[in-house]
Amino acid sequence: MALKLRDLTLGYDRHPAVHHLNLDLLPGSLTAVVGPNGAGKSTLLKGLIGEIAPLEGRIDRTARRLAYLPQLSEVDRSFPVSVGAFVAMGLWHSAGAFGRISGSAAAKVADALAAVGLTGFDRRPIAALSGGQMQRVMFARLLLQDADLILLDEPFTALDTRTAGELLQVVKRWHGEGRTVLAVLHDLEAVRNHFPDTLLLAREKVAHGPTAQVLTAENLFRARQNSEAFVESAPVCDRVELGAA
Ligand SMILES: Nc1ncnc2c1ncn2[C@@H]1O[C@H](COP(=O)(O)OP(=O)(O)OP(=O)(O)O)[C@@H](O)[C@H]1O
Repeated sequence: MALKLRDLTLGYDRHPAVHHLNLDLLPGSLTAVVGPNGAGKSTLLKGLIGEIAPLEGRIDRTARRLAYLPQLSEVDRSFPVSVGAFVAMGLWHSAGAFGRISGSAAAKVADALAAVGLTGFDRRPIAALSGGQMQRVMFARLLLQDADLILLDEPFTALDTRTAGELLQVVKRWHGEGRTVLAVLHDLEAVRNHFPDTLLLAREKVAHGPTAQVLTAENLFRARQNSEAFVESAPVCDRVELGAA
């Protein structure tokens, strides 16, 4: 397994947002994470990268290297850094935090920018980019991270059709290279068309498996019901059972 979650509970200030999650992700799988607003999707990714510690349970991963794309709205674009320097941060695993950007690194940055359609943007400050251009830059940095487990939080939200389509091709390329990808998405049609597996989350796992078997009307109804039944102030072990509402 690339990733094994056992009885994982994640939350904030002891209030759980994701309850008792068991999940096995096969190496090389391409999985969408879907669910209503507040279902715990972003929380799950934050738990997987270690930004928040589990309240209960375990995360086991065999992946050597992890890469994470936060929601675009969470990225601070006021920081005075050029596109080239920002993308080069993806090479820290090989250069070290204070390593200089060598000639070969500069070539890798140029290749990554070309792969996302931003050739010639390397000297621009990131503050001078549109939202869609910034998302392309974030993908260029991910390309250089060379990760075997890639976590994406709403990678195509607020992008025009062309940008979303081109970045989807990058995701498919990672899948073709055997990397494990887990992406939070809201567009169920895109999920049905492009993601072989889906995790439907509504504070708990509603279903996980082949997308067509997960995204049934019944499962989507259960997800909505479970999400509405959730009590925001519930203590850690006061579990809201699926179907109990
Ligand atoms: N930093 C935080 N502090 C306290 N509670 C939080 C924090 N971040 C999220 N939450 C709460 O945790 C729950 C799950 O939020 P999360 O952002 O993981 O949901 P989501 O499924 O990603 O939602 P959306 O689709 O709206 O992005 C929500 O009730 C939210 O209010």
